[in-house]
Amino acid sequence: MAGFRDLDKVLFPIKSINNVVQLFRNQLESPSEPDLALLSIVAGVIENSLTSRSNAALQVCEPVEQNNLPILEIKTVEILYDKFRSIMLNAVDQNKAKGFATRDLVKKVSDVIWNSLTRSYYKDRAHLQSLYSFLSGNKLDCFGVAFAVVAGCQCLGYNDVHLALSEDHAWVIFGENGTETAEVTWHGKGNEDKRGQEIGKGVSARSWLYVNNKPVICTRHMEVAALVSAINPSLNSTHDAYEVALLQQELLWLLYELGHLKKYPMAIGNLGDLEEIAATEGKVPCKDLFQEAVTSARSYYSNQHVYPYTYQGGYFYRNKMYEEAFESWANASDVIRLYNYSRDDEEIYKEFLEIANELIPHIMKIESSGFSANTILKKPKCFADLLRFYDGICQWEEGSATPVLHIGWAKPLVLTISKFDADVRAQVNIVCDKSEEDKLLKKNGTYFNNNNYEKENGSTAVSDSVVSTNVKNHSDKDNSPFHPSIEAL
Ligand SMILES: CC1(C)CN=C(N2CCN(c3ncnc4sc(CC(F)F)cc34)CC2)S1
Repeated sequence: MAGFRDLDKVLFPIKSINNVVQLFRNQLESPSEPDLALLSIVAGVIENSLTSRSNAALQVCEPVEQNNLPILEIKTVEILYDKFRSIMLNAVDQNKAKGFATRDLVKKVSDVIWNSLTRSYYKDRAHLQSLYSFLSGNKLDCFGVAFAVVAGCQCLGYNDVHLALSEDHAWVIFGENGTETAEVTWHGKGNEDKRGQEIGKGVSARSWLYVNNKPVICTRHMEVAALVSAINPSLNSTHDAYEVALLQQELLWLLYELGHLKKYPMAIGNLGDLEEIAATEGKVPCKDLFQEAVTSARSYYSNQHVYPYTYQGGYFYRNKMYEEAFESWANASDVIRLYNYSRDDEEIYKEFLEIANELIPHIMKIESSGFSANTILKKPKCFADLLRFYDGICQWEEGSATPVLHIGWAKPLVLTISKFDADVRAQVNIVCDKSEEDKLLKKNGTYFNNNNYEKENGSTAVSDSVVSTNVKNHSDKDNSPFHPSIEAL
């Protein structure tokens, strides 16, 4: 049974980031599982006290003393914690013998949360992810509702209910073998919620939103990682509250070192982003963290996730490592090519649109300004990776009910391709072998997951890339999971 125990209470009143880290460490290392409600309330109170408009001005101009937080009294936490427990215990009758959760129970808990929410509010606002937001303002975002359902079930003693996470949606798994699934929150704008239903087997299953049935299935400890990942340090559109970002970074390192991020690529990516901004002395460098996220997605999720490659590509782009960025983006495109684009996939559509129509054209502008010594415009591998990137988006569209490309994509594409001279382009061979099979797989709808990555030992995919290069001294450390058949001309 989780809970707010004496060894946690002695840490109060909490005055520093170190106190909060110690509380999370106590909970994560305790013989009983960590208490999601307690930790979400603590993180939420601190985040909101440091990012609310009332002291926003203060946070921006105030010099930061190391580790100082507004004092958090135990009473504040106890009142909120007891309020959450009483909402759950009153709403769900307890006389039933505990056992595994049922669909009715999960739906009931989801209804209790759902029906407590304010009628209408801006759902995409920041700081709506924690139980503090739920208990003090009756507002939650999409993720926050799913998290609150899992925390509520934990409160009621149903330890089989866990959070399932795709790259843009959240739901729950439950039951004796953890094989039951249920929608518990909404997704996107203007879509009817599907709460209570099991996760799509039909056409939605082929959309990126459900990551080809390879979601992150959380343990209790990974649910703590999800609430920490969801901490939002933003004060306004241009500034972050320094202490909130530092707290999130230290908690992610705690979870990383305890091994709870191994199967959670996005959390590793979040830590990489924070480390790129402010590296922590003596820790794994951010470049390696982004690679670890990629390796995790390949090892545990059959390389069906896109974000690890866009985290990595974004890092390379910001650090002017354009050849590497092209490779990461081409790898992202190799993931999306086997999905069908559906109306629920707007978030990843916007990601690819920004890469294709903003980031790549920006790189081409810089590289063709004539001042770059070893310009990518002379590198066949860069041209090959660009073709792989665009080809993946084209294949994503094939067989989808909704079109992806439109005339707005064509101009930047032509501009980009035309920057490579004929002699460079001639060194790239298009080898269409395995990908034909991919296309057939996708066409007749047999469920694709031919990019089988051996677990742990990191052996690579079975399918070859569509585009090969004849780069003579092809380095073995090539990051692409596909070993292009290298053809010397
Ligand atoms: C390369 C990027 C554009 C940078 N940030 C990205 N994020 C992707 C989403 N983020 C996440 N980080 C940790 N866990 C989760 S679970 C989830 C789906 C939601 F509905 F629950 C999203 C998400 C964090 C930020 S992808």
